[in-house]
Parts: sequence; C-alpha cells; structure tokens
Amino acid sequence: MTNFGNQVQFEIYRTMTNPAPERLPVSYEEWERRARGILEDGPYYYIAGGAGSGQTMNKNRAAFDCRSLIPRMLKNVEDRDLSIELFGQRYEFPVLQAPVGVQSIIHQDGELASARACAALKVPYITSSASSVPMEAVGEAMGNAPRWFQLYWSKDPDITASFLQRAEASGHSAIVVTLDTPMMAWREYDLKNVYLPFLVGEGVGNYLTDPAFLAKLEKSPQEDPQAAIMHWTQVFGNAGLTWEDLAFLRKHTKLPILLKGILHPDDARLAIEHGADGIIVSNHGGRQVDGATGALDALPVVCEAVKGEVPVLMDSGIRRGADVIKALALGAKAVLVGRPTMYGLAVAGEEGVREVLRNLIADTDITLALTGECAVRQLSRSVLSGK
Ligand SMILES: Cc1cc2nc3c(=O)[nH]c(=O)nc-3n(C[C@H](O)[C@H](O)[C@H](O)COP(=O)(O)O)c2cc1C
Ligand SMILES: CCCCCCC(=O)C(=O)O
Repeated sequence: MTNFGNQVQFEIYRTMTNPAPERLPVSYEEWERRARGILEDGPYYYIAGGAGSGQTMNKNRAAFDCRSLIPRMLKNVEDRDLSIELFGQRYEFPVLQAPVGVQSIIHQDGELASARACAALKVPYITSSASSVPMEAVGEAMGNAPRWFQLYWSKDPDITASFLQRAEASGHSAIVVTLDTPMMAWREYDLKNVYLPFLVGEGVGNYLTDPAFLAKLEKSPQEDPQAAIMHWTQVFGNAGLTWEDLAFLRKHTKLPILLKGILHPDDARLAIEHGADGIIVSNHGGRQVDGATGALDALPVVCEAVKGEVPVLMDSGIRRGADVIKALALGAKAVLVGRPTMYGLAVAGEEGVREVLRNLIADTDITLALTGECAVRQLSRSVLSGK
C-alpha cells in the first residue's frame, strides 16, 4: 500500500469545495461536536460518557499524550505497508471496528451501516452480542468482508453455545470474549438521564432470534415483549465465571478466541494458560472501572508477560494516527476503535463511519512515513522517547 494517506488528503481537499453543510468533519473533536448536535442527551451521554467520574476515560487519553514519537529522517519511506497478519489471515490495516452494541440508538441504519462501511474498507467489523440486529444480518450486509463476533457470555450456557455456533455459521472468523462487563458499571450520566431502562430492548437483536433464548420463554416476544426483555435482563451477564469456564467456550468453537478487557499481566498469563488465542488490552473505553489504569499504560506490561506467545491488540482512547503508531510501537498488533466511528455513524450513517475509518488509516499512514518507518509490523519502542 503506497501513499494511501496522500490520496485521502487530496480527496478531502476536493470535497472541501462542497457547500459547508455538506462537508464532513475531519477532526475527532468536530465529529463529536456534530454528533452532539444531532443526538438527544440520553444516547449522546451513553456513548460519550464513562464510568463514574470519567477518570479512566481521561487516563486513556493522558497515556497517549504523555508519550512522544521521535521522528527519524532520510529513511526512504516512499513505499509503505500497513498490513498485518492475525490467525493466518492478512488484513490490510492494523485497525478494527470495536464491538459496539445498541447502534440503533445512534442511527436508524445502526450496525448494518457500520458493517457496510467496514466492508468497503476491508476493516474487520466486530459484531456485538448486544447488536440491534441479528449477527446473520450483519453477515449478509458484509458479503465476504472480514468480521469477528464479540461474545457477552450469558448466564445461560445454551445461549452461549448457540451464539458461538451462529457466529461461525454467519461467517465470523474469530470470537472476542468481553470479560470486563459481567454487569454494567456505575454510569452517572445514564442514571441522571434515566437512560438505561430505555436502552434495554434496543440491543437484543441476537437474543430475540436465538433458538436457545426463545426456548425458555412461555410466550413469543411478539406475544409478550415485556416478558422477553425481562428474561434477557436475567440471562445477559454472568458474574459467576472463572478461568476454568473458558474450557466451555473452547469446546463449542474452533475459531480463535480473544479475551477483551485484560489489564493485569497475571491475567494475561492466565489467559494463555487457559488456551486464549489472543488478548485485547482494554478498559472498555473507560466505561467500566472508574479509576482503572489507562489502557495504553497497561499495554507494555501485558506484552512483556505475553512474551509474543499470542497476539495482543488494544483499544480505549485511539483517536488519531499517532495513537495507532504509539500503540503498535508498544507491542499491539492492531487497535480497535469505538467512539470515533460511532460519532461518524450519528453524523452521516454509513458514509460517516467510512470517512472516520479512512481518515484514521490515512493519518496512520502519513504519521508512519513522517516518523521514518515503512511497515507497521516493524514498529518498535525505538520510535518513542523514554519508556
Ligand atoms: C456506545 C458503546 C457501546 C459499546 N458496546 C460494547 C459491546 O457491546 N461489547 C463490547 O465488548 N464493548 C463495547 N463497547 C466498548 C468498545 O468495544 C471499546 O472497548 C471502547 O469503545 C474503546 O474505547 P474508545 O471508545 O475510546 O475507542 C462499547 C463502547 C461504546 C462507546
Ligand atoms: C442494554 C444493552 C447493553 C449493552 C452493553 C454495551 C456496552 O458494552 C457498553 O459499554 O455500553
């Protein structure tokens, strides 16, 4: 891939001649501002907010800001390669769409718009268990484009087994198991806006179409929607899980299993000992444990513990190309993006998601070149100052 970044710059200059209301934002801050003007308080703060005081959300950004790139000169950076390899598969860019549930609260086309945008750029889309639409619909919208499935590990093992089977059948090629959300955190904005009760019922596309879920209902969701949603609240999370339970997932899928939400080096070792194929360093975008470490701060420590035995990915706070370069330099194979594309979705649906991802990748390409590097796979701590 040569000059992706410069081609995108040219395209943006061209579209800047559009009348102002038709121009799309460029910076993360402007996407967020525009989304704020479109979304009501409930959905906006649900997306933008973090747990508690927002301390960890701030730490996520601070961890990027306190690290500096030291660019090198005269290194011939004309031909560049942004591609990576994961689980025997080549991906063009080191960026994935993080699992985001309930996208129907953001835009009427929700997950289908995001998935199509990812498919257009060949950016892997991670379908959330809490999608507004069933995973099969995401699969259909994406054709052959790469997609993974994120599992919220239900209290009901039949649902978990069924989700794993459906994910594979609908063309998802890896399973991301989110460990940091056995329950929703103390989210003050949502409490203030009395938002969560409205949310319940939005992210149930996978459940209301699941044979194992439906089998436990006395009446169909069409006959008694409230009972179906009540049942969902009882089976959604599972705070009783332990490391030993991972064997259950292994038994029910042949797909690579990545564990999302790892921040402690000992948990990284436990993940490997219990058969995880990959690790995602994440604090859920600061949405779960307020006061938890910034995800980028945890990344080098986790990578040291992992010793290259399995790939380590990261998310929480990625906003610009320099953030991607810093995360890869500290050992991540790839990064996931959450809120930025969701603001793109709010502002301009599928086009907005595509634009945010394309610009992030272009910025990554240009920052790679200007740092004096040609291949994301070869990035190391040598591009960073200090730690
Ligand atoms: C509105 C919203 C919904 C989310 N839903 C899920 C989800 O269903 N499953 C999951 O594993 N993570 C979910 N996340 C967390 C993201 O996958 C990701 O970890 C986080 O957004 C990364 O941080 P960032 O937003 O700073 O990029 C959600 C995040 C947001 C903002
Ligand atoms: C009512 C559905 C809850 C989905 C959870 C989504 C999520 O992970 C988040 O951070 O919010």
